[in-house]
Amino acid sequence: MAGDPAVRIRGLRKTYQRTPAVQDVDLDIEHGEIFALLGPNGAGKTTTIEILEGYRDRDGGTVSVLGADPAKAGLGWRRRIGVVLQENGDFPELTVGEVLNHFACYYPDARDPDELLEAVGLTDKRDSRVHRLSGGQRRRLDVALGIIGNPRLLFLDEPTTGFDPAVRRQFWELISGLRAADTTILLTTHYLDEAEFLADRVAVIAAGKLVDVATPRQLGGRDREQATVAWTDAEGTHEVRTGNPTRTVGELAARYHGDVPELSVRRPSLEDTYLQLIGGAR
Ligand SMILES: Nc1ncnc2c1ncn2[C@@H]1O[C@H](COP(=O)(O)OP(=O)(O)OP(=O)(O)O)[C@@H](O)[C@H]1O
Repeated sequence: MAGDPAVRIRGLRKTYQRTPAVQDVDLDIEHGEIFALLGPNGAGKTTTIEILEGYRDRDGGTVSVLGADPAKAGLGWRRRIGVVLQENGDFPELTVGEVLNHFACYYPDARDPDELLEAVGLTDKRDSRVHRLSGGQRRRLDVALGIIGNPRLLFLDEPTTGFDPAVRRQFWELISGLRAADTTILLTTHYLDEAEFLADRVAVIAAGKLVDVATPRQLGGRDREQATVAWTDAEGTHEVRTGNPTRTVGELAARYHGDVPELSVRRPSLEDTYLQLIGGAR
């Protein structure tokens, strides 16, 4: 429905045998947003995502994804969704080009396989068999398959695990490009720098419960935390906690007549805040 968010979750619950994996989660994800789900191993991220993808049943609550209940939605809905799972199917004997051409046939509005190869940096691997790809190259093929149908909503479950730093950067650029095309993206990641670079908003989930939802800058009240100004002189290292680091640095510059020795200004990183949030939840 017009005006509805891309994803609406209310009171979501899932229990495996006796293990409560997701407990009363409420969440909205807006159209065109890149949203990161963060949480420790076993927090319930994959369970939540698989329920949204229609691959897993829920025990309670309501879920709407692109206006439909994933438990009942049909093929037309599935064609508007792109999925990159933690582990994907195997096609060892096919070449990269063959796999992409094959999957392109499933979608009415598929992306051009050659352009897609270029976008994920696999053009020179078009004729390589899939089982000859490195781990990072295989992951890029997974991402290419996730976006080949021009999805309105893309799920990425730990997309850059095993990527080297340069390939991770390339991948981030690729995902940022999808944002420009107005694709809604829900990703899980254990890399806080990835969430900070990509996500408009992040949610922290721990032991199946939502702990906080905010922009990366505002998570856990991080933007209101005091800064620590530190410097080192002949007497040793000094630290001052302050709400106005600019003024403190100005005062120090006057005191030292210019250069403040080994000056640093630090605010809590996203990782500091995240660890605090999940520590509290435990
Ligand atoms: N098929 C299953 N049967 C029984 N328990 C399961 C099943 N799948 C997940 N669980 C349990 O549910 C909880 C949540 O698991 P889930 O895979 O959703 O976590 P996650 O946040 O995605 O973890 P990770 O970061 O390690 O991928 C865990 O305690 C896990 O052991």
